[in-house]
Amino acid sequence: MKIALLGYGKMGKTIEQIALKRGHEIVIKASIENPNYNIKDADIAIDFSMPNAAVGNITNCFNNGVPVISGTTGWLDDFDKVTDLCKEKQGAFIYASNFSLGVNIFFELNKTLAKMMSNLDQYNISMEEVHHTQKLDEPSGTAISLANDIISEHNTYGKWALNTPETDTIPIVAKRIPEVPGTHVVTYNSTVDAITIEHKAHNREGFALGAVVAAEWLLGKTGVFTMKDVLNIG
Ligand SMILES: NC(=O)C1=CN([C@@H]2O[C@H](COP(=O)(O)OP(=O)(O)OC[C@H]3O[C@@H](n4cnc5c(N)ncnc54)[C@H](O)[C@@H]3O)[C@@H](O)[C@H]2O)C=CC1
Ligand SMILES: O=C(O)C1=N[C@H](C(=O)O)C[C@H](O)C1
Repeated sequence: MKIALLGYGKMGKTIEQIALKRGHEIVIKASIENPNYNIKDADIAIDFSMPNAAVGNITNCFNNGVPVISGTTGWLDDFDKVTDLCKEKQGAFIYASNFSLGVNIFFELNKTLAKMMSNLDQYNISMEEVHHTQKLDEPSGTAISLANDIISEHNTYGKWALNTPETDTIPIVAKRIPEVPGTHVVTYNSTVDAITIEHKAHNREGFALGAVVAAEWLLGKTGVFTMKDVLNIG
C-alpha cells in the first residue's frame, strides 16, 4: 500500500518503521513543518497528528476518496460530524483511541468486570492514566473509552470527570511523567479489598502495529468501522 502519514512525530515515525517492514511504501510524511501534499498520491492515510488537526486531515481524505485510519485523540466532540461526512461521501474510516491488541483485549476485560461489579455498591471505582509529558490532551482517549464502557455496563455511573469523587461519577486521575508510553489502571475499592486491572505499554510499537493492521484491513472497504471489527475479539 502507498501510505500517507498525517503526522510524523513519535507515532508517525514508529508507524513508518512497521509499515516498511510489512512491505508498504510511505508516500507522504505530513507535519507542521511539511504541510503541503496531495493526498491522492496515497492509497490510504494514517492520521496520528494533533487534536486541532485531526478533523481537517480526515475531512480532506473523505473529500478525495482516500480511506483513513485515525489514532489522534482529543477531537471527539466532532466525532458524529466526521462519521456523518464519511457516510455521505461513501468513505472508509476507523478511529480508535488505542490501536494496540493488548488494550483492545483490556477493553473487553474492563466491560466484563464492570458488568460483574454493577450491583455491588460496596465498591467504589477509580481510574488512573499515566503518559509522557508531551501529551496534549487529558484524560487520555483510552481512559475516556474505558470510562464510557463502564458507564454502559455499570448501574451506578453516569459520567466521568477528572479528579471528581462523586457517587455517580468515575473519577479519572491523569499523571504526566517523562517517557511513559501509556498506562491505564481501573480499580474497584471496598473497605475490605481492592480489585485492579492494568494495561501498561512498554513502548509505542503495539499502537503502531495495530494502526498498520487496521489500514491493511480497511483498504477496499466502505463504511465506519472499529478495532473490534478488525481484530474480531469480544
Ligand atoms: N490511538 C492510539 O493508539 C494512539 C494515539 N496517540 C495519539 O496520536 C496523536 C499523535 O501522537 P504523537 O505521535 O505522540 O504526537 P507528536 O507530537 O509526537 O506528533 C504529532 C505530529 O503531528 C503533526 N501535525 C500537527 N498538525 C498537523 C497537521 N495539520 N497535519 C499533519 N500533521 C500535523 C506534528 O507536526 C507532529 O509531527 C496524539 O493525539 C496521541 O494522543 C498516540 C499513541 C497511540
Ligand atoms: O498520547 C499518547 O502517547 C497516547 N495516546 C492515546 C490515548 O490518549 O489514549 C493512546 C496511548 O495511551 C498513547
